[in-house]
Amino acid sequence: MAKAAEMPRFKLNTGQYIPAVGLGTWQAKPGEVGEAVKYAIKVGYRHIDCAKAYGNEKEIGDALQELFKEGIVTRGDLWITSKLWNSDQHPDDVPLALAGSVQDLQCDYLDLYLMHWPVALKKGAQGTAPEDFAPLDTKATWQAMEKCYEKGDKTKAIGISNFSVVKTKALLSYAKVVPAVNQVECHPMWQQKKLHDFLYSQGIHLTAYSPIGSGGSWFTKHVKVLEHPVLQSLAKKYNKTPAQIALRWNIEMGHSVLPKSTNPERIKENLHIFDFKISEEDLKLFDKIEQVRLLCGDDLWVNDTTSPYKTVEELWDGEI
Ligand SMILES: NC(=O)C1=CN([C@@H]2O[C@H](COP(=O)(O)OP(=O)(O)OC[C@H]3O[C@@H](n4cnc5c(N)ncnc54)[C@H](OP(=O)(O)O)[C@@H]3O)[C@@H](O)[C@H]2O)C=CC1
Ligand SMILES: CCCCCC/C=C/C=O
Repeated sequence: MAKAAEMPRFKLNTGQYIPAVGLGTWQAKPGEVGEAVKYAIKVGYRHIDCAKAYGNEKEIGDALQELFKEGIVTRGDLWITSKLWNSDQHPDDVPLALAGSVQDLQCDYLDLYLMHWPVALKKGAQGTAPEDFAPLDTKATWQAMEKCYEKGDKTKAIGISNFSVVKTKALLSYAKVVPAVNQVECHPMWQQKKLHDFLYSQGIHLTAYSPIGSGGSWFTKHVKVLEHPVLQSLAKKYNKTPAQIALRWNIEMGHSVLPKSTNPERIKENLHIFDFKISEEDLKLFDKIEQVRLLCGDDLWVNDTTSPYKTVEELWDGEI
């Protein structure tokens, strides 16, 4: 069993250390997510990735409270991330949404609060139809995030998610607080080399979402990352699973990872990636893997009337 003390961490530009592995909670079902969080923390996870949009923060909060009451961990042992949903991007709504996530998660404060997408929806919007969109003002939203950070009581760090190089550069042109993290899709079949180089040149940490290729949903491409021959053959060579190879590749790149599972065996499996290293020679095999973005966002955030993005290329500034 991995001990929490053994969990490697990456240093952020705030001076804090983010645990290298966090439990993903998107699409973790009601009635399952709380058990998954409790099990994960008991076997050594110290980082939970949450979001208001996932609709399960309250159940995660109940699970955290149980762990605190049982004395399994204290709040200070954990790293909790949540995300500002697109319908809360108006500057007046940002502190309220942050306070709402802290309240649901019952955790006093967040370690990291991310702007979930460079997309604005109307307050209270439930969907992603053209009539749900609001004008995008990333500068105003980021400035409201900065105020929350400066206040310091509800979040210890702020960051972004799903920002391309171009969008990150634009934000840096006015940011007083450099984002600590950009959380983006990243796995052996979508390696984000250009974004990685830019973020690390600016001292921004990359956290990898969908690090084992995602369970998928209607708007996610169903490409089987774990079946790729490079992962299959390295799994045999290192006596690991393809998922562990995929996760370890991200760790070798300097990225924290957020594998989602509600299955106890897989939760444990996804943590056991620190007793081996992929050799320099074997890392070169990843250079030849064909690249496919799984979560393109075109079904969600692209429309030719109200969205600022008329094409998927505009959403990702050509990084597609
Ligand atoms: N900022 C953003 O916009 C986004 C953030 N995220 C975050 O990243 C997390 C992870 O991404 P996600 O898209 O969920 O996908 P993952 O890459 O984590 O894949 C999750 C899927 O893989 C299965 N799985 C888990 N472990 C293994 C294993 N060892 N072997 C085989 N299959 C496995 C899971 O099923 P099972 O549960 O049955 O094990 C699930 O179906 C999210 O949960 C969320 O927290 C994700 C997408 C977007
Ligand atoms: C209402 C949920 C929409 C999810 C949009 C895509 C984000 C995925 C994970 O963060």
